[in-house]
Amino acid sequence: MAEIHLKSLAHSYSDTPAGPDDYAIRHLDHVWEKGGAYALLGPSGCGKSTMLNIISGLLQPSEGDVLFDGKRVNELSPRDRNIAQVFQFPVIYDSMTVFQNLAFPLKNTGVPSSQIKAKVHEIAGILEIEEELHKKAKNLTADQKQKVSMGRGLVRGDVSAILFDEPLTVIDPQLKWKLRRKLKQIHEQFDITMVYVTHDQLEASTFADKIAVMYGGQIVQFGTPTELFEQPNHTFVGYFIGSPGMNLIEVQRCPRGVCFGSTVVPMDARQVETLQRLQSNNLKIGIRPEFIQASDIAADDTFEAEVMDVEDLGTYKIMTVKLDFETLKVRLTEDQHFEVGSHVQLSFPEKWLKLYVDEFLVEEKDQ
Ligand SMILES: Nc1ncnc2c1ncn2[C@@H]1O[C@H](COP(=O)(O)OP(=O)(O)OP(=O)(O)O)[C@@H](O)[C@H]1O
Repeated sequence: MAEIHLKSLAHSYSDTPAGPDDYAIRHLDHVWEKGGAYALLGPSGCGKSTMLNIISGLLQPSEGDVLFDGKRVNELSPRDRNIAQVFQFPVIYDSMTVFQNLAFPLKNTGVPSSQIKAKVHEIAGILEIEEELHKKAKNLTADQKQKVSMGRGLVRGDVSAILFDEPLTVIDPQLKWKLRRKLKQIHEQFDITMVYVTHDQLEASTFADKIAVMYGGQIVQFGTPTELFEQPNHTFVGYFIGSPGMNLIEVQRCPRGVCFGSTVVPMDARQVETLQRLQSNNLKIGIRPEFIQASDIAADDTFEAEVMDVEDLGTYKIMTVKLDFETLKVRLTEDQHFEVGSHVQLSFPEKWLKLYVDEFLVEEKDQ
């Protein structure tokens, strides 16, 4: 198992990149620490597979270094990097039995056959495919084939890391949660560095201790699921994490804070000073639906909005309101009632109202 450091990494599939848009990975510095269970989360096309392939050695980065425990491995072949990679679709030998498939990576590295047998049975037991060990792989269901594919990644205890590239895509939804738990259990048992690529936030947060959110070829935040929820560093994290995502409103500078339409959102003196200092006009405020407070009672710090819709989701409700020309989502408890077409008073607690300049959070330390 190794610490994997991606240093000043960039990758373009074009031989003559003309600008940032030609890069699948844009100047990225990141460390995957030894033994961590990580998720790499992001939308389609943001560069997740490109990054995994650079780590495993299937792809040479256009710029930068890949370091395993401080040692540059750019020139090493995938085999010499000792990385196990599990892909979206099963990679197995159809003509071999399940046992032979699982034993293959161990045989290749000269492990004695008595140890191979024990290890194959251990992994088959965890993945619940012991009954299938004698079967030819071609006779398995799609789920079982992917389990074998994952098993091939998991049998070797000596790997630097295991990279999973959306491994549960072909798995039946009923089995997905079970396999995710199994991977977590395997991680706890064997303490291997694992990077799990997905575009599903639930999958990411059930598997990983820390999640790297990738957007436009960059890691825009690396943190625990709670950090990503409470303190999104980038508007994309706010929008992508949570259901529904963060409310984001384009705003302008105003003497006492920021404004949109005829609504003024006051900010404290330090924030106003920061706004003056940072020259960009790309300003947004963000607040999660969970943190907006709604009531019938107007106060100095409330904003009046019109209720457009209330959706009852069983244990909570999502209310859609119009504030000026902006549409916002507000999460309500089951016992809060607001009629569609009526007016509601909203307040934005200071702690949860975030300011973004050029899509990045203006943090306390910036102020
Ligand atoms: N072999 C290739 N040649 C040229 N462009 C590529 C190649 N592979 C990927 N790209 C481009 O690089 C960017 C990043 O792709 P990548 O597959 O790494 O994203 P991803 O986040 O893994 O997406 P997905 O979730 O859809 O697999 C995309 O714009 C994609 O079109």
